[in-house]
Amino acid sequence: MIFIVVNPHAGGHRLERVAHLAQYLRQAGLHVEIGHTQYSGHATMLARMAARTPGCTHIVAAGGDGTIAEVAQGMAGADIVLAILPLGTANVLARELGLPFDVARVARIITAGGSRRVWPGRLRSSAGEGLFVQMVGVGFDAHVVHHVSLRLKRAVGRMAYVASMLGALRQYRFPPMTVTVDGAAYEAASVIVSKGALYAGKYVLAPQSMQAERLFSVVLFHSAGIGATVRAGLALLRGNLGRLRDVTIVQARVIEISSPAALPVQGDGDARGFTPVRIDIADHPLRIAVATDRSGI
Ligand SMILES: Nc1ncnc2c1ncn2[C@@H]1O[C@H](COP(=O)(O)OP(=O)(O)OP(=O)(O)O)[C@@H](O)[C@H]1O
Repeated sequence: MIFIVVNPHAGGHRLERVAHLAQYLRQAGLHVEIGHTQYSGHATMLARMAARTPGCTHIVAAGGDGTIAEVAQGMAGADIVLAILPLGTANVLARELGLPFDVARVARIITAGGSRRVWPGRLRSSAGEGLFVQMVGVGFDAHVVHHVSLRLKRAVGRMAYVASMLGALRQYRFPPMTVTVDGAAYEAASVIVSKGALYAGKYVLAPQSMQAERLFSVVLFHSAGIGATVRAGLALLRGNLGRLRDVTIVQARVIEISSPAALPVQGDGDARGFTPVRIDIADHPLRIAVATDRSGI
């Protein structure tokens, strides 16, 4: 049985793609069930229920990175493959793993049965504990996520983040934080802890993907203010963030972030409360459906 968890509010809207995927899978003789999320966090409940259903081999997350993270949480530790139908705004994990956006190819990957192992991150903040699959940000980018207009996001997709970023450049005061990276303390104005190399779609944040490792890339932004943030943004667009003198990139297993003021936190592009924060690797890896060399997809 294949269970498809659909976030009808994910950025891509193209819900007819879910019906097409179900059709392809049924034509291949598979039993398919579909559940639509009704509220934030519901994908975890649906995935947990599906994972307990005898005969369930795959759970498909039809949405963006936030939906994938919620599904991952619900199936944690189960011997089931997570497949991805990218329907989100940025779909960073799908790009990172080179997964297809084409529905027929997603169906072929599921029927071929191949998968690869990735290690999600675990985030603890004022909003509680949960998994993330791509990245966590504390400071400037989290402020942008906390203030993005959902109506605008639904209307214009990623441009809504640009609008929120322009507002943040004027409003955000860059309160300092202490980031403890495997025991070593750094002062920073902002930080992004990433499992992947990519950020906000296709932009290169970190030198390499850590998806297959029990490690994170920690990108520390030491300078505060508009000038430093614009410089970092331009370097991100050019893919050479690591060359900036006020940016440090290190690899780590456990990250703790504390600050005198409560600072905003985002995980996989969704607001996840405020500092203090602890980040480590999840207890269980995920198996993600991918094309293998032999499947010829
Ligand atoms: N029925 C719902 N109503 C409101 N929010 C929902 C509902 N279902 C899911 N959500 C929330 O929507 C959030 C955003 O979804 P998701 O990340 O899948 O899409 P996205 O933000 O457009 O894509 P991306 O993360 O790739 O940019 C999820 O974190 C989830 O909690």
